[in-house]
Amino acid sequence: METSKIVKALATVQDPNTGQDLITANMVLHLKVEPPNVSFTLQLPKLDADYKQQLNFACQEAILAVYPQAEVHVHMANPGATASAGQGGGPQKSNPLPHVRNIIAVASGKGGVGKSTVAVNLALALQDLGAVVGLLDADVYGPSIPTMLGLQGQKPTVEKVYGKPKIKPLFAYGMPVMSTGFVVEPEQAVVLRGPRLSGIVRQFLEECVWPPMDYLIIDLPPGTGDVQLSLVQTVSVTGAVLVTTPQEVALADAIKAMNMFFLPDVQVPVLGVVENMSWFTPAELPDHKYFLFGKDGGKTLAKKSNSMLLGQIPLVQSIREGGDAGLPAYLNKEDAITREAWMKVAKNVARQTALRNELLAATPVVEVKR
Ligand SMILES: Nc1ncnc2c1ncn2[C@@H]1O[C@H](COP(=O)(O)OP(=O)(O)OP(=O)(O)O)[C@@H](O)[C@H]1O
Repeated sequence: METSKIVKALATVQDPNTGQDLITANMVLHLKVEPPNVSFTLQLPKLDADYKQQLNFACQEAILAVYPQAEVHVHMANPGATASAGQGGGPQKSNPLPHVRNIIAVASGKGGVGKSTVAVNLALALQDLGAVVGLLDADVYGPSIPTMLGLQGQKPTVEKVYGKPKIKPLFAYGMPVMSTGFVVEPEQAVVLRGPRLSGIVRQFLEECVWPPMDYLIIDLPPGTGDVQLSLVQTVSVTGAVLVTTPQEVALADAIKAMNMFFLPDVQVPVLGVVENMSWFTPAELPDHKYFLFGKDGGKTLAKKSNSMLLGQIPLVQSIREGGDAGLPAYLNKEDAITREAWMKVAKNVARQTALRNELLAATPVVEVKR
């Protein structure tokens, strides 16, 4: 029996959670080959009976296909039980994304304030900082992320992993992306009721093959509703980023959205506030600032949420054009001022996330009360 052949066999076994093979994912430890015995430890991010059984069976099958006489002993271990912070925390019974270190919800009080624009550009700037980032567009009523990333009209594929259908995210600019817009037509979203739509978001969290990631950025629908509730009932949300424009009216709605995260049984920490459309800068006068919508909305919201102003994004034509053209503003190398503003937001989000993970335990998943 050759150890290399056994390693090769195990490299054909796919982790149903991440889509990676067990060797690439570094899940096989202490491999011992003493013919006819083959034993090893499988390092698992979760210990659901179903998941353990699937992998055990797949490992046995792969090794027996090469050495039919082998006696295969698989020991299952769960180092995640001692991991700290992020959305990992303690042993969570059924965390569907144990391999995602931080889940960040981008929220706003009302539509049109630029929440999706912030989600997309924040994700790309975090990626530029060296993080592995994914994007989930849960804005069921106005999924704009497919257009912003040039993915409109494309559909994710479904593939069976150990007999169970799994959805494979699409990729844009190196990032895995899922959007309700890939599966629901805008006219359909309006007639489908909230619980149905939040079911789709839950499915995207539980049944997608998300790769291991540092951040999953989730673009929420505006306001408070079923999707927000379903999110905090499905995964441990590391923190929320609030988006507002400087106006009083936007601020009043943003405070309502903020309060939802602070509900006693929700308790998602607010990482900070992005103030969007802070001032207007005409393309031909890049040093000019016209405060069309007033001032200080972001600062006030940061104070009220006991967090920080993560950054201010100007209202510039290139951001809207980039969004419409599928080339997000952060990727526009000619617009240095805007790029810098997005990078500042990303650095602050990374810093606040690290600080939050240092200081607080993982956010508990909200229990579903029946
Ligand atoms: N700073 C900005 N400068 C110029 N245009 C912007 C800016 N931020 C957002 N926009 C544009 O405003 C429109 C609305 O933005 P976006 O879709 O991000 O808002 P939203 O809050 O996610 O809205 P909804 O929840 O309704 O989808 C888009 O056309 C976008 O390109």
